Amino acid sequence: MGSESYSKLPFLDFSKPELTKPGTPQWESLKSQVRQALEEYGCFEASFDKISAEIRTAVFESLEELFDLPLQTKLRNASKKPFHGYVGQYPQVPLYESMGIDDADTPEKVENLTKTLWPQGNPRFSKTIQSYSEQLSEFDKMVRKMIVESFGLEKYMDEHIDSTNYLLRVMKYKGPKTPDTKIGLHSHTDKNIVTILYQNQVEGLEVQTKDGGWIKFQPSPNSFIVMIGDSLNAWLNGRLHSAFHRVMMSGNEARYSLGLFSIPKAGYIIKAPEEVVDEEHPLVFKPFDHVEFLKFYYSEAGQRAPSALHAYCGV
Ligand SMILES: O=C(O)CCC(=O)C(=O)O
Ligand SMILES: [Fe+2]
Repeated sequence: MGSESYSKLPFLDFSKPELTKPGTPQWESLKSQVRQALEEYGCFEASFDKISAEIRTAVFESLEELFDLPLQTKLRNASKKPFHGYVGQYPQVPLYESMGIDDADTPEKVENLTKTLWPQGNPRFSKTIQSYSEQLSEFDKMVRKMIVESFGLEKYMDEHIDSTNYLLRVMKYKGPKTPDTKIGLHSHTDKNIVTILYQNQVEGLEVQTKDGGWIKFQPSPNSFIVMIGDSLNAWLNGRLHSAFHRVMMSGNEARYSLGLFSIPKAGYIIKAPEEVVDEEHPLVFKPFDHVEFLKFYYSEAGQRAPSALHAYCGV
């Protein structure tokens, strides 16, 4: 297949007021569109209007302020977990920098990080990041409720939602300032449950289709990308699709993006419920602990494998 495709990702409208009530015809219709999009593309573009324009604008001002801090200050946000602290200055991805904020929906946690970066305080930063994360986590739960319902797994709903934490990772990709396109972030699948991406007006995100083409995402201020990760796909016995995606940069302008990642808690064993395993759908993945899976993913063997998940726990 060619390396480029001009098709678009499925677009789903979550800004209808009826959607606050599960069970309405609108809910049911959107639920089946979510299922279809995730089976075919592993992601979709969503319009979601519960985050005010003020917060959305403030988020990008906060990101600029954060990445403009001296490197020594950014490095103070260290984490033992890969990609949970400050990441940057990697020769393989020289345009890329990111900062992880664990439990970004919890005020005290965000406040702690803020104090690490700005000892004198920065209430606007804390408030913006925490409100954004909390409001978007409601959207994550809504989408996951639809997915769980669509597989008839309602009895696992509370366990499923309670088994995850939220990591907000904020990213900056410098413009390469060259005539040709440069890599921003290498192609990968996400390893978590659900990722919700949001970004400024600078293009760069590309999603691979099942036939190998790349869809270039054209951002708009009201649009979020909802994408599933390998752990959710494993829990659903491989019944959805987790998409490879990458960031390709061109031009002079910096791209700022945010990903809200729902991540399985340490020690929680991801095991496909019996309802999604049958003769037509034999078990694809053995039960696993997400933290152990990540250790494998970041090992040499994990980095080499075309699918780290299959290599780690494929049946
Ligand atoms: O910057 C983006 O839009 C994508 C980031 C991404 O794929 C990731 O952090 O896993
Ligand atoms: Fe990703």
